Amino acid sequence: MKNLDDLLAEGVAGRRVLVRADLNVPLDGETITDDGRVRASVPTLRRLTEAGARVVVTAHLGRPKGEPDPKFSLAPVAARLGELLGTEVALAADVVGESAKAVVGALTDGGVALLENIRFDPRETSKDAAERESLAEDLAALVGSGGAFVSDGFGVVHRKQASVYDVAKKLPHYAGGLVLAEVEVLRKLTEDLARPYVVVLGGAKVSDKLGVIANLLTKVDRLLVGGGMAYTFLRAQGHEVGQSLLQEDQLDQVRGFLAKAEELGVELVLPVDVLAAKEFAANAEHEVVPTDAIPADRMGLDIGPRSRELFASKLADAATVFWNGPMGVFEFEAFSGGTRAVAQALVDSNAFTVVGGGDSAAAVRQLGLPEDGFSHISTGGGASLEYLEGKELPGVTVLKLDPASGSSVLEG
Ligand SMILES: Nc1ncnc2c1ncn2[C@@H]1O[C@H](COP(=O)(O)OP(=O)(O)O)[C@@H](O)[C@H]1O
Ligand SMILES: O=C(OP(=O)(O)O)[C@H](O)COP(=O)(O)O
Repeated sequence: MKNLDDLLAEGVAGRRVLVRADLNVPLDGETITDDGRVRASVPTLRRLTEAGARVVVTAHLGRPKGEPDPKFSLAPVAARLGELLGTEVALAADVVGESAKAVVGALTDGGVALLENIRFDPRETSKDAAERESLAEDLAALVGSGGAFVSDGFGVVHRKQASVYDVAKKLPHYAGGLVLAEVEVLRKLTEDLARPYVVVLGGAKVSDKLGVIANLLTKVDRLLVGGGMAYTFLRAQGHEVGQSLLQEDQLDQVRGFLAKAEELGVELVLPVDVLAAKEFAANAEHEVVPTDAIPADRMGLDIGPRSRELFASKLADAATVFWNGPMGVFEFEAFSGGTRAVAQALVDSNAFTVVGGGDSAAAVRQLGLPEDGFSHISTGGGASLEYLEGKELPGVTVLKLDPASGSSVLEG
């Protein structure tokens, strides 16, 4: 697999280089509330611009429905990226259309352009390989002959999407510095692992991330489940969860996890109390209730005080910890205590600690915890989890393909 150093050694001055970055940052309106992913993308971009490349960045923001939607515009990101790079970043008004062609055509050596949210094009996330490939071809055409592709969006390498996976088959491809660095740290969690190994899961991408648990159970000593993820487990145990986040169609799967954990001797720890709120709002009226008494008209928006103590005690003797997903709706001060407690427990522990995920990393910073209190803060949540469960990451695997050998090796 070739990397950024190889590309720089070949020489990039005057060449157009397409970079897939993960710039999926949390926004409050048009204000970026945590720019961690933008900052993480800067070193690779700066190395390319300093070497005289004409850099075309492609990225997604949120999950728009395959059509332009101003709510998901990358405009705030273009502005922030420009500030960090100290140069103007021109934002194309479309993905691969006339505006993109014009903006890319106007690039001079060392310049940077950002294409509008790649998920505005329905081909990006299509299940149909031919559709994805047609977008990949359009992306490749933007950089033209002599162009190259640098994969640096670690947070999205678990997605088999056009700008992550298919485009690598259309251009000479290289792993960026961020992808390499992230994989290197996570490799430590799969080799030479110090035990007890504790994984903490939370967050809101429940259906996505439930899938990783079956494999994780064979690797961990203890699994702590909080956040929006917990309610499907609590329901599977027979508790009522009111209006809380619930993945009804995955209850059977979760019952299977409960049984498998017991069979494997993995300690599965769930919240024993939650903050039950009347509505999803910063100032929502709420109370602490045990998890076997969540009122029908309430939703659990954070783990409760007894759960915080329980989780902290289950982290205290860990030698290795991986944490993805906030324990509650930390964006609302009233529901940030559970996330703060888990983050603090990691800071206090002597374990090798890795936090992964856009929102989890943002939470650590927003709640004022010291970044150097963790061994590593990863830009990828789902990507890290899939790597840790032993799955291949399509956006990394495809980089191992020699462009000259054709695409058939990786079909399917
Ligand atoms: N109990 C809950 N109900 C609803 N949303 C929740 C709950 N707990 C956490 N969340 C939300 O989960 C989101 C983060 O989830 P996710 O994207 O899976 O994490 P990450 O980005 O770290 O991988 C946050 O915006 C947070 O508000
Ligand atoms: O935020 C992301 O993942 P994460 O929340 O698992 O860290 C990535 O940008 C991937 O986004 P996606 O889960 O909408 O494909």
